[in-house]
Order: sequence, then structure tokens, then C-alpha cells
Amino acid sequence: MNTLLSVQDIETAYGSSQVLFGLSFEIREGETATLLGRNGVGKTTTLRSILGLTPVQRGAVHFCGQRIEAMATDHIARLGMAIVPEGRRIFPNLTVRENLLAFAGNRSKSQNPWTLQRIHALFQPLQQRSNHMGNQLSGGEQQMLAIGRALMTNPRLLILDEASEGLSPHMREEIWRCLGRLREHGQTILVIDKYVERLLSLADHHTVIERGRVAWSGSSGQLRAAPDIWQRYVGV
Ligand SMILES: Nc1ncnc2c1ncn2[C@@H]1O[C@H](COP(=O)(O)OP(=O)(O)OP(=O)(O)O)[C@@H](O)[C@H]1O
Repeated sequence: MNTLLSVQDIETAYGSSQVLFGLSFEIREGETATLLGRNGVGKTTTLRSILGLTPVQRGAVHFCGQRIEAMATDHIARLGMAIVPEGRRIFPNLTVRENLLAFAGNRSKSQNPWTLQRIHALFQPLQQRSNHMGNQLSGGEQQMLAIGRALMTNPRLLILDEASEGLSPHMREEIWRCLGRLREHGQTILVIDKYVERLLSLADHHTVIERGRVAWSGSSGQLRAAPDIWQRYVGV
């Protein structure tokens, strides 16, 4: 498998407050990867650095073979990176259908691009709610819409930041199930979440962050066999 994203030795700061201290990891095409760690260790800052929202001060980020750490966010997005942000941020005054169509594009030049019909097949509640306004949806439906909207750009890399936050256990399971199906379709995915146990069966590779550095990385099998790592760095 080719490397899709490579983060090498990045350092990032907010003003004089340094948050990332030489952080490195890679994601290969078709892989589902996670960033794990307690609150405040630098996961969101890592995403912000990858997306060009907060500039890195040192190190390099490569995506699809291109060096991107100095690129503007819109340019990086057009290369095929899509984020489902914490808090979902869907358009409340657009219908479900309009929310999805507003993002349609084929950034990865996929031969089998996502369409409304395919999104409806993945998230059936969105089909039933197609003409409802974004603000009439439940939290779980909003999350489905946020994922569907990101998929409509046909991203090479789909990033989910705390996708299951604030959802009921049933709805959380529904979101995990859909991510599993996306993975089966070969979608490359980066997930930030705190439900390590569930991520073990969903993801291939994990990077554990502690105070802006990689404290541990390995496969699901390796993480399953190392409960001390969860307890020490993830707090489960
Ligand atoms: N805009 C900002 N300005 C200054 N400091 C910030 C800013 N954003 C985050 N920080 C600080 O950077 C550190 C890492 O935060 P970050 O949000 O990256 O962590 P996180 O692992 O994603 O945690 P959480 O799960 O709580 O979001 C924290 O100490 C936080 O207070």
C-alpha cells in the first residue's frame, strides 16, 4: 500500500505556547488510522497542522506525494482531504439534500464517485429526511449528514474529529457501522475518538499522543495486547 499522508517531525505552536514537539506518523492508502490520547495532548492541533489551519514551524507534511505544510487550506482540501469537524457544523438553513449537493465534487477523480443515491444507501435516515432543514435533524442524523457531505467531495482522506461525541450508544454504533462499510469500500480514514475498544475492531493502525509527542504506535492487535498503554495514555 502506498503512503497517502506522511507527517514528519512537526512542531506547532499557538503564539509562544508550543503544543507539538516533533510528531510523526503515516497513513497508507485504504487504511483506517486513529489518533488517540487524553484531552489536551495535541490531537486537534495535529489535524489543524495537517489541514494548514495552524502553521507548522518545523517538519514536513506530505499528502499524495506533495509537500503540503505551507499550502493554503483550500488548496489542501482540493487535493482530496475532507474533515468531519467536531460539532458537525452543517448548514441549518439548507435542506439535507442541499447540504449534500453543495459539496459535490470529485477530488480524488474516483471512477465510482459518491452520489446522493449512494449516500442515501449508506445513511438511510438521510433519504427519509431529504427535504428537512439541517436544524430539524437529531444529533445522529446531523452526524450522518456531516459524514455524507464530506464524502460528496470524494476525498482521498476522510478525517473524523470526535465523530461519536454526544451521540446515544445506538447512534454511535450506527456511525461506527457506516465507517466499517466505508473502510470495506477502500476509503482511507483518520479517526480521532475516545472509544478505544470499538476502534480496535474498526481501525488498522493507532498513534497514541502524549504532550505533543508520539508515545506509542502500532496495529490493533498490538494495542489490544497492551492494556497498560490504554490506561496510561488514553485513560480507559
Ligand atoms: N487556539 C489555541 N490557542 C492557544 N492554545 C491552544 C489553542 N488550541 C489549543 N490550545 C492548547 O493546545 C493544547 C492541545 O490542544 P488540542 O485541542 O490540540 O488537544 P486535543 O488532544 O485535541 O484535546 P481535546 O480532545 O480536548 O480537544 C492544549 O493545552 C490547549 O489548551
